[in-house]
Amino acid sequence: MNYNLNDLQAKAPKSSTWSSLGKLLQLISHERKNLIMALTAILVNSTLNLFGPLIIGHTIDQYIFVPHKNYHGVLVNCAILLGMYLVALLSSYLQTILMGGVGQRMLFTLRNAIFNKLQLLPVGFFNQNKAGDLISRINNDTDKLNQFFSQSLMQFIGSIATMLGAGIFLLSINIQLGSATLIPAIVILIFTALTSPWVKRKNAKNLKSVGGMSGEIQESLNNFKVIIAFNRRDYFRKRFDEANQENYNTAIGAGIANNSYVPVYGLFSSIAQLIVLAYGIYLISEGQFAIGLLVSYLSYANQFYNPLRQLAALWTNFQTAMAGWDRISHILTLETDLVTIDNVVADPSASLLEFRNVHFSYDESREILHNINFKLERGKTYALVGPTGGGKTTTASLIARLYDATKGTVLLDGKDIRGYEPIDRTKKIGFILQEPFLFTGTVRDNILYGNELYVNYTNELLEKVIVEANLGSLLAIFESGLDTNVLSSGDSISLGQKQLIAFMRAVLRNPDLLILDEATANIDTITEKLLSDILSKLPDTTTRVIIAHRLNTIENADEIFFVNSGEVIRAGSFDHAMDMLLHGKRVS
Ligand SMILES: Nc1ncnc2c1ncn2[C@@H]1O[C@H](COP(=O)(O)OP(=O)(O)OP(=O)(O)O)[C@@H](O)[C@H]1O
Repeated sequence: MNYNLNDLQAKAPKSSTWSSLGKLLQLISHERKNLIMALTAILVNSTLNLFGPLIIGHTIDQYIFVPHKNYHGVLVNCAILLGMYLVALLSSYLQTILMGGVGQRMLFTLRNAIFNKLQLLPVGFFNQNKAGDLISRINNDTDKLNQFFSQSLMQFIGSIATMLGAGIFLLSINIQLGSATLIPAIVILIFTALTSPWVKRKNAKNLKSVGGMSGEIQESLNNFKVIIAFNRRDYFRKRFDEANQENYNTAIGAGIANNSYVPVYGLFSSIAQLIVLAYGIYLISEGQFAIGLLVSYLSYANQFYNPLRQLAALWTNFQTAMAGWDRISHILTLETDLVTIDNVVADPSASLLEFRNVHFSYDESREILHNINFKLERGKTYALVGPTGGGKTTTASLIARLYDATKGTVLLDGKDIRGYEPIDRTKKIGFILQEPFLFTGTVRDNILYGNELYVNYTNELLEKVIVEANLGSLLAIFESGLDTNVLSSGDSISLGQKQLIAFMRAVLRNPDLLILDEATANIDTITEKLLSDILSKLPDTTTRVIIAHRLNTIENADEIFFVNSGEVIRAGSFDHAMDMLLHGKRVS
């Protein structure tokens, strides 16, 4: 299945900005109360600001340009204006606080939602996407949405309300002058509608390049030892330079697109002012307009065009947020193809695990396993041998259902493995990977990962359990026992020690089937002997699948499978397996 986010995004049908916004607003629908309060506050602010020019014009015409000037009236109106501006300020402040909270809560919820979704996605998804790009989506893209909600959304609505109000005042005071003043706004609207898709595209490209750059940084940080050892700093520097250059180019492109609104909006709002002045002065000279009214009129023209200019910046934030939302929603809408299927009947007489006509490919380009059939019985030890790249890890990954067969069926306990809930399946199967995953914490934390049974045990009790499981000799290798510190990078302990922790983690879960993929590759001969003893003391019903290049580790296997060129063949005796390995021969 295609999980490549950049590819999926490129192939997805273009969704309209408004339908994206609708889906986004659903995310904060539970914030209705805060949104209504913030909306009321911003509308109060806009309304109060709208009445200001009317009072000023009225003051000039009624109290100043009259034969008997009324200074008392001027003072009263000034006091009213001051009161109105103070209330407007308070409502604007209230709106900022409310929306700041909404934005932060949305950021929190979205990041949790994306992270939870990532936990549900299959291994294939992580194979196809760079960790750095995913981090950029979780951190950077969500923050673009937060910025839009906390800083822009209400300003956006407030600006539109102010514009509408100012437009109504302009038209109702003088319909001809009003219509002439609003003509430049129509040009601006047409310009915005035509350029919006281009601006959104430029911003999407820029966000993608930020993701690409994060991917490069993550890759070189992960591999810094190899980079230093091979003195390949120039190589990675060049790759980073290219990603950085791409980011620079797209940022410039997005900047040009985003800033294209500001001068256009500025030009047309200045043209509108000129129209008001010229036409207004003409009307005054004709005796059809008063000076105070022209002052109010100019103010309303300002109140109409200033928010429009602000809208240019807000529109840019909106486009960037929508581009970020597109990138985020692609993760949120992804569904794992490893679903649990219902009504699966089990065959009680079946073996512990069976492959029936299994085919598998990671992607459409090449089939890796061809029509595989084998059975694993309870309590037996199996070995998978074969040349590098032959398909051993892939076979083991299908046993553990890290992937689903492209064709055919894998049966666990006689039941299609897809019929098990993940929690039930993982209880039955323990998998020690080639590169064990450890996280920062202690040996105890790492051993108990995914094992609820002993979470509340004290260290003494847990040690007792470990000794009873014959793992005491392994724990003794760690100087501070269960309290030994582990760093996620694994640098505080050796690779072999990492494998021992992974071994204890898997054995302590007491699985029905234990898979060891090159689990002893980095372990000395004495410790390897220890592991072999532990394996032989596992319960009689435990089935073991051992993948190993070192043949001495599989000498005691009950059955050996030779895995090569996408085929899994019963090798018969140990000598036959040796023969096949050395000569690439197959024995039927
Ligand atoms: N994530 C992946 N995406 C695409 N192809 C893959 C992936 N993992 C493995 N392959 C391909 O599948 C084939 C089998 O690989 P696999 O890791 O199963 O071999 P292996 O026998 O375990 O090798 P090794 O002994 O080196 O561990 C190889 O050709 C490999 O290139």
